[in-house]
Amino acid sequence: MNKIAEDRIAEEQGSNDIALELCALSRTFKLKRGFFQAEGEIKAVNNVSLRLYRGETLGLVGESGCGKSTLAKMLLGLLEPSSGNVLVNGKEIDPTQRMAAARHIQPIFQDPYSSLNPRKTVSQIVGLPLKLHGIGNAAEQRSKLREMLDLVGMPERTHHQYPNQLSGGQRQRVAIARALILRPDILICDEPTSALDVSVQAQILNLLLDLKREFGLTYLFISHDLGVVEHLVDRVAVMHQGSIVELETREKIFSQAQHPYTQMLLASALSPEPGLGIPDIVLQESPAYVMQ
Ligand SMILES: Nc1ncnc2c1ncn2[C@@H]1O[C@H](COP(=O)(O)OP(=O)(O)OP(=O)(O)O)[C@@H](O)[C@H]1O
Repeated sequence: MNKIAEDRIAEEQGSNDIALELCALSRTFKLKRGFFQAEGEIKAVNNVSLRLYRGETLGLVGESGCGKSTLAKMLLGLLEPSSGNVLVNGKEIDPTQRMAAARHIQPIFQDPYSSLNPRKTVSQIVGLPLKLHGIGNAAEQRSKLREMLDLVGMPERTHHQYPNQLSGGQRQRVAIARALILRPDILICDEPTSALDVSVQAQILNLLLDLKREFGLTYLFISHDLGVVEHLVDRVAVMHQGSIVELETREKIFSQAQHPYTQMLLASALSPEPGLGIPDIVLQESPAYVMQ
C-alpha cells in the first residue's frame, strides 16, 4: 500500500495525529564469513515508512526473520538505523537520548523472564524507572507503584517476590507495569504473549486492551499469530524480507488481502495441519505493493 492509501485511512479515521512515524527506515547487518556462509550483508529492514496514529493499534505481522524485532529495536532507540529516522510525537529519536524517549515509548518483550532483573523484587523492578527519572518523592513513588501494580493485577503478597517466584503471566504483568509506570504514550509489544500458555495469553491480551483504554495508549503490536492480531488491531502492516508489502485496515486484510504474501500468510494460519507454520516462500518482485 502506498502513502495515498495510508492517508485515506487516516482521513477515514478522522485523525492525522501521528504518535509514531518511521521515515524510510533501513538497517543492514554485516555477515562475517562462517562455515556455511560467505561474507556479505543482510538488509534486515529495508526502507520502511509507517505511521501510527494516536490511539490506534497497528499490527506488524510476518514470518520469523522478516525483520520485525530489528524494526522494534530501532523504534526504541536500542539499535541505530543504517538510514532513515523515527519520530516520536513529531520529534526524532536520538539513540544517545534513550532516557528522554523512554518517557514516551516503552517496550514489552516476548520473554518477561529474561527482561526482568532476577535479583530485584517486583516493587524494585517496577519502581526503578521512577527513581531513574527522578519522578516524585519517595512517598509519591510508593503510591504510584502500588497503583500501577494494582492496575495490572499483581496482589500485594507478590510485591516483594523475585521473578523466579512468579508465574509466566505474572512476570508479563510486571513487565507491563514497568513499561507503564512512566505513563508513556506508545507501547511496542513484541510478541508479548507468545511465550505464555493459551489461557494466560487471553488474560494478558485483555489486560493490554483495558490499559489501552485507561491510558489512551497507541500500540505497535508485533506478532506472527494472526488469530491474536485479528482480535486486537485496527490496521495491519505485513512485513516480508525487511519490507512492508501491504498495509490495510484489519477488515480489509482479513477479507480482501491483495498481496500474494499476505494471502499466503492467511492461508497458512488457517491450515488444519498442526505445526505447519508459515512456509518460507520467496516472492517474485511485486514492486506495485512495496511501500515507497
Ligand atoms: N545482530 C545481528 N547480526 C546479524 N544479523 C542479524 C542481527 N539481528 C538480526 N539479524 C538478521 O536480520 C534478519 C531479521 O531478524 P529479526 O530478528 O528482526 O527478525 P524477526 O522477524 O523479529 O524474527 P522472529 O519473529 O523470529 O523474532 C534475520 O535474517 C536475522 O538473522
